[in-house]
Amino acid sequence: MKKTTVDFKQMKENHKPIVMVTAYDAPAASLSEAAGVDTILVGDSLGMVVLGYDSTVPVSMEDMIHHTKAVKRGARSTFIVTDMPFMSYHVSKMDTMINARRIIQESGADAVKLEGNGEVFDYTAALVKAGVPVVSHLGLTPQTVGVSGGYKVKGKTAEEQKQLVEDAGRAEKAGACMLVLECVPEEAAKRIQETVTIPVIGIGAGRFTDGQVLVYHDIVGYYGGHKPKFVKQYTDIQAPVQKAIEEYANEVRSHKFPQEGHVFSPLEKTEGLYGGSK
Ligand SMILES: Nc1nc(=O)c2c([nH]1)NC[C@@H]1CN(c3ccc(C(=O)N[C@@H](CCC(=O)O)C(=O)O)cc3)CN21
Ligand SMILES: CC(C)C(=O)C(=O)O
Ligand SMILES: [Mg+2]
Repeated sequence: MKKTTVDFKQMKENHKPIVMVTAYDAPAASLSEAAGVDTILVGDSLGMVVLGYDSTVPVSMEDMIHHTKAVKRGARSTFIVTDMPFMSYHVSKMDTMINARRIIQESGADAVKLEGNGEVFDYTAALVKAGVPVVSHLGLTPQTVGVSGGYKVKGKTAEEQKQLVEDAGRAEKAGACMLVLECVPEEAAKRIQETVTIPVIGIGAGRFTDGQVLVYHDIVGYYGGHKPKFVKQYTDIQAPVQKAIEEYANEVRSHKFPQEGHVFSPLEKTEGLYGGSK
């Protein structure tokens, strides 16, 4: 059964860790659902991980819709959160509502995730009022890397920590159903986890959050880019995949592939190219 926002809140209350993983396509979604994760995030990290951009900034609404639809087809029974891409929730409240509608109604996501504070909380409140579940994303917010000057840990100073705790409270007050906290010191994450009643999902936020999220390709070792300190890679599929492609290439070049078992028999014996019986 697909979980609901109420289930996630209960998991927090019952101290049951919430497992979130990103997925960008149907097979990754299907494997994640089969593995029994609680929720899937169609993160705008897909821009870096599968589209080859060097940040999440170029990711478009069309990209997020396209990938959300694929994830939905692969995981029909899992709660799907989709990132609203850069500049899709900043221009105006109306623009935000229209873009969220496309992600929820057109693509089939169960919730949208919005990075940042300030006005974003007003838009969050408007979305929630309209019935759209919203996940808030605080701490390191990759979409604003252009103004913050890099992927840095947030909440290292007392002042930054105070701001984070306040913002977490504002996110809750705006009606967010969950909070993703990225790259903050463990003590700050713990304080926030204790302060708000909504589930806090950490990435690089230590051991005391209500759940964890990691990027699918980081878990399985299928991303060649920078590996942040908080990543634990559970397997490495890059090397065996490359080896398989090399073997295939070698076998084509040395006429070892295809062999008899991969070849169709003459047409008169199989009664047509597709083996039909007409
Ligand atoms: N593959 C992948 N995994 C991710 O977790 C991820 C993405 N891509 N793309 C979108 C954002 C960007 N993320 C990042 C990227 C880099 C750092 C990073 O370099 N962090 C430094 C900390 C620097 C400091 O100490 O202030 C690190 O060493 O981990 C962190 C998060 C997390 N997200
Ligand atoms: C890293 C997670 C939280 C995210 O926002 C993404 O994958 O885009
Ligand atoms: Mg994101």
